[in-house]
Amino acid sequence: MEFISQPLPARKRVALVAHDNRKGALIEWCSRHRQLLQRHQLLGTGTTGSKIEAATGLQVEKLFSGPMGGDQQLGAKICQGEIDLLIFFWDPFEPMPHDPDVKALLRIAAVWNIPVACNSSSADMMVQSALMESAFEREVPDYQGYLAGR
Ligand SMILES: O=C(CO)COP(=O)(O)O
Repeated sequence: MEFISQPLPARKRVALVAHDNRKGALIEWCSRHRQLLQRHQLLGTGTTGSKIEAATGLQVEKLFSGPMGGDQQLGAKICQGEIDLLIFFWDPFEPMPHDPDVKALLRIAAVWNIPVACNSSSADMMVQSALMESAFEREVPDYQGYLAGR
């Protein structure tokens, strides 16, 4: 696979997702970083997005709920270059009925070189990076080159 550089703007598109047992932790994290998050564009799966909005007043574009396809919608947006960061507090203690979708989302984030945080400490480090609020070049697969070679 060949790679090309993709410019990212200073204002990031941040996907927020949490499984039910982790929603409280993500809401607490969003409350702590409310000022920073309001300078970026937020989107999330349905229930997570609604609960973050209700608890923090932040505006979140809400996709479908995870078990109903929300993880897959996020994966499609990553492929289309519409998400810059993924903050996904997944539950390490409970199996999910939509485990294949969760795995697919994490895989596609790896394919497209999206920074992923799975808990509050990784999310703290991610948003406190100097790259969070500056323009950034990310290496992504050269999809046109890939197609041309097939
Ligand atoms: O299940 C999810 C992610 O896999 C999250 O979905 P909800 O935000 O709708 O609970």
